[in-house]
Amino acid sequence: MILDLDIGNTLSKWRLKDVASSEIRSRGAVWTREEWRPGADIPDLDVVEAVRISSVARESVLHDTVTLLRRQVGVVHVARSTPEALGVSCGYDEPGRLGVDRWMGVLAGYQLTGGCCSVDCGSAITMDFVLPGGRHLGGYIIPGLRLMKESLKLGTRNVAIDPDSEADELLAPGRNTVEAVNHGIYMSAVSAVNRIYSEVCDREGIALPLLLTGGDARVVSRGLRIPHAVWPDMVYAGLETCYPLTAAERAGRLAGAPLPPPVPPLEKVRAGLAFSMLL
Ligand SMILES: Nc1ncnc2c1ncn2[C@@H]1O[C@H](COP(=O)(O)OP(=O)(O)O)[C@@H](O)[C@H]1O
Ligand SMILES: CC(C)(COP(=O)(O)O)[C@@H](O)C(=O)NCCC(=O)O
Ligand SMILES: [K+]
Repeated sequence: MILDLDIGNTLSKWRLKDVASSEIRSRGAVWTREEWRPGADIPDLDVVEAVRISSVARESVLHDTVTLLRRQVGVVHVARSTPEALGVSCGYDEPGRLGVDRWMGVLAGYQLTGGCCSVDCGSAITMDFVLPGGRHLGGYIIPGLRLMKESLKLGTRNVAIDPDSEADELLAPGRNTVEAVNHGIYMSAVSAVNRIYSEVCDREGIALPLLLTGGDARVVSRGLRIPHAVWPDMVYAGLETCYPLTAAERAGRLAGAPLPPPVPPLEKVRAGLAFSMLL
């Protein structure tokens, strides 16, 4: 089995993948915002022959995790953001400082589409752009839905946005504090994704396929009118492209990859942008 780890600021996600069949056998998540207990709720390491890790936690957390894993598993790959990988050149002045979860998303997205906008709706909402030809432009970081809500300190932090809510309801004016806060931050996240996507496509003169991942991807997806695809395993897919271990991975087949989403005509993106500027 391969153990893939995606250690974020809120949740540490794991999945077990069968080396022979390339199937995902199990998966889970550990709440790691307040503290990280190495090994907590992580599956039996006896069956694991290789580990691949994407981590944006503190370096000491990663160090403890890797030390623990190396005692029991022969192969431990820790992904890093680099100036260049798999035909993509990193847009950051200091590539090592780009969150490695973002870099994994960019590499997976590029592999799938040959140029895209990748959005990760987690603790933060990050947006990254990579053009056909492999130039990563850099990106944007805004607080995620939960963080935005917590920052308001209106006593609404424990009332989560129902991930199954309909976008129409979430976009309507709220009629009490919880609704006003939830609908407000939802609107700001969806508008930001819309606007940033349109601005960058306009600037670069190309409409790009839009890909979403992260804990809030599904609910943000419902509010977006731009065609896009949700890819829950996008960060894991970056690990697969960097460290291919199964036959399917070596052949370039990424687990759970969606069909590349249709791309809107650039003129339509520009018209939407012009319209929002008129208001
Ligand atoms: N069951 C859940 N538990 C915790 N957070 C969830 C859950 N479902 C959706 N979320 C949302 O997903 C976010 C975490 O997404 P995730 O992509 O795992 O973040 P990160 O990579 O930053 O840890 C939370 O901030 C919350 O808004
Ligand atoms: C921006 C992030 C905090 C997002 O993390 P996440 O929401 O996935 O937990 C993470 O990618 C990170 O720590 N990045 C380093 C800073 C940067 O990318 O510029
Ligand atoms: K994120």
